[in-house]
Amino acid sequence: MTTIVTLENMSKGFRDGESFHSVLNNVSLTLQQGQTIALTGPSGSGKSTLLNIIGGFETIDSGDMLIRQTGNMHSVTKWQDKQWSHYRRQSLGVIFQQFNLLTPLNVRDNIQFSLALNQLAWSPWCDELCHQLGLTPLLARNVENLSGGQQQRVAIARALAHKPQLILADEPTGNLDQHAGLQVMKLLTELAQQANCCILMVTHSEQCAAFMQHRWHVENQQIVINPADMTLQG
Ligand SMILES: Nc1ncnc2c1ncn2[C@@H]1O[C@H](COP(=O)(O)OP(=O)(O)OP(=O)(O)O)[C@@H](O)[C@H]1O
Repeated sequence: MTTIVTLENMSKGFRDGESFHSVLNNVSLTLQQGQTIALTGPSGSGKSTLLNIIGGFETIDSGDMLIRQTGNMHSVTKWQDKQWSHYRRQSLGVIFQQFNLLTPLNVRDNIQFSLALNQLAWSPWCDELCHQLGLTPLLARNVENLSGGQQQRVAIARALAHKPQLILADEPTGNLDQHAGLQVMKLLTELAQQANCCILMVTHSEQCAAFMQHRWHVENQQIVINPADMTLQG
């Protein structure tokens, strides 16, 4: 298996006025190509923080993070904005709670925009994505007029359109009904198999977690990998 991200003795906390609040302490882990992982843990334990770190949206306090780019692992410690945006554009698909859709644009243009950043054209995979996500009849609609669930599905299509090597998803089915949620989980798993991409997904749902091969649990500032008989908690 090919390693795409490594965290080595990574710690992260936040300043709160005079005090310092440690969130993740001395965490080491690897993400492998094609691996799908459900990330669980109590509220406030650091799940989104971990996703933000791996996506380069938060810096780490100590330790190191290495990311595979052009065939080699690179420490991100000296990365400038240029390297981060290249990594995010080319290798990363992000499905976060804030959809960050381009609001003056319609559904098709939102998806097209993410393809254009990688000089990619609309492909049969995009048609399949839109079909499976129920977006085909909505392609010409302005995204700001869509419901929360519809916007979430557009965000998912946009994140998957360029078949990224790593998908970071934070409760990707949070705004969807059960049918649409299962459809999204099937799509994510299909993509992981087809394109050998890795998925790290925060979820509180046992049903969604069951689609992933592995379970990681955040507790006491540590990541417990594949905990036996783990009970999902909110
Ligand atoms: N930018 C920030 N500034 C200060 N504190 C932060 C920041 N981001 C996160 N935190 C704190 O870090 C801790 C972990 O937050 P995080 O959002 O990662 O938890 P979570 O496990 O994703 O929680 P939830 O399941 O409720 O979404 C919380 O105590 C939170 O208040």
